[in-house]
Amino acid sequence: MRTPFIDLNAAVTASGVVNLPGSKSISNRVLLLAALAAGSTRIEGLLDSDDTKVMLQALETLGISVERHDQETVTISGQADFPNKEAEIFLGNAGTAFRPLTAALAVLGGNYRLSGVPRMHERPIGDLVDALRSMGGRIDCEQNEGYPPLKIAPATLTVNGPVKVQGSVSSQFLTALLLVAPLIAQKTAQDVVLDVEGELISKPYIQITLNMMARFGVQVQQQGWSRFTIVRDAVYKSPGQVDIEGDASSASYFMALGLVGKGPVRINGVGKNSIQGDIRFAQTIQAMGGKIKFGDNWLEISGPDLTKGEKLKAFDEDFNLVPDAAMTAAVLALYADGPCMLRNIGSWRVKETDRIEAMHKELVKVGATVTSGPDWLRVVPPQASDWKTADIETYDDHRMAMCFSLAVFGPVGLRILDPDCVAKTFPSYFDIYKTLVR
Ligand SMILES: O=C(O)C1=C[C@@H](OP(=O)(O)O)[C@@H](O)[C@H](O)C1
Ligand SMILES: C=C(OP(=O)(O)O)C(=O)O
Repeated sequence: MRTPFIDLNAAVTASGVVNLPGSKSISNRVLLLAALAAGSTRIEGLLDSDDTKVMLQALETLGISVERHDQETVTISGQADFPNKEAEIFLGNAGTAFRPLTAALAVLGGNYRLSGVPRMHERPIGDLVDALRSMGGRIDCEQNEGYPPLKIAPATLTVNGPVKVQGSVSSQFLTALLLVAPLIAQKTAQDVVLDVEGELISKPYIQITLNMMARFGVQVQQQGWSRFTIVRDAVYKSPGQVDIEGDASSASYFMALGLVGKGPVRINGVGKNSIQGDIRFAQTIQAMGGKIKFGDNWLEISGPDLTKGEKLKAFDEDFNLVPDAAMTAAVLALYADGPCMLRNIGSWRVKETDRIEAMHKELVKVGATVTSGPDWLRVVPPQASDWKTADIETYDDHRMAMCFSLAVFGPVGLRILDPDCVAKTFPSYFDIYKTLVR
């Protein structure tokens, strides 16, 4: 049974220490790479959440042996192929599982059906399906063209020149093709060239993909953000052990707490050496008035004293490089000294929910004046007397629940509906939150 709601009291301070769970983006890439690499890989610091559970279950269904040592430690015995050639696979709402597995199964061949929760069936995958079909991949969209559920059939792939992939809807399509490019190269005995069409969004996630491929022995030749080449003798080899760093998107909520709750909040698990793009969110926190100490693998944030009438500095920012952490900025705008503008966030519309619409509606409920467009959101913070308590809808979007837990540093508390939706990436979020906020 899911908890129907959680009541959060108005708060004045936040301080303490947080040990972050593992990065979702790194966890799901490493799980797939470990399954595809020669040799066994011990993975430490794995995220234990809905998104990684569906990936692990899928790999087991496909015949990969997974030894679970504890919740954050597994050993995967890699194979160059998936032993099970027929399977029905459910992937919830995990983009980082659905997109890469679609590519892997279309390339390795077999009879598969991939489905997810109803919202996953509204999230586009057509650009990836088109790219795979252009090489001979056999993929059918069962209900609506361009959307899951998908049926995959065995196929013989051929590569005639560069494979084109659209980059403007989700970077996960390019990530999926990059991850399977060494398999395509082996099957076709050809170099694989991926050409990005349109403006590539969410670029730092491609950097994570390239970084993880390199950990598994494959160097990708990169020409800017428009061409990626994987040579024909590229082959994945297990590095033996991979330690996964903490999740930088999850860190954004605690950076925000240190900022609005005066701090200090110490975050262990990501720091200045992080390979995740969302670590850049620290710059937004600083620009809004936060002070940050950076260690190799930790951060410590403190902020102004809002109880003395101080405000955060308003921002006008392009958030294309940090689409997930950007949601945290939208809620921090409630405490700013003027209107705040979030630009270039069009991908919000095709994520766990239409995040522009959801954020717009819920920020209005707490008293902000909000306007929005196809790829932007503008938030005018409430005057002290405009703050309202509200029942916050979360739209089965973990980030809506986590973001709105930050909206209690005004004069009123609020109620967050369906808080268990945080399980997608951060099941223990509210337990940790309660240890920090007073
Ligand atoms: O590749 C990844 O790990 C991700 C890429 C981003 O998606 P888009 O590329 O669709 O923006 C991000 O929002 C998502 O949470 C994780
Ligand atoms: C967009 C997200 O997830 P997904 O990996 O399913 O795209 C997210 O976690 O904010």
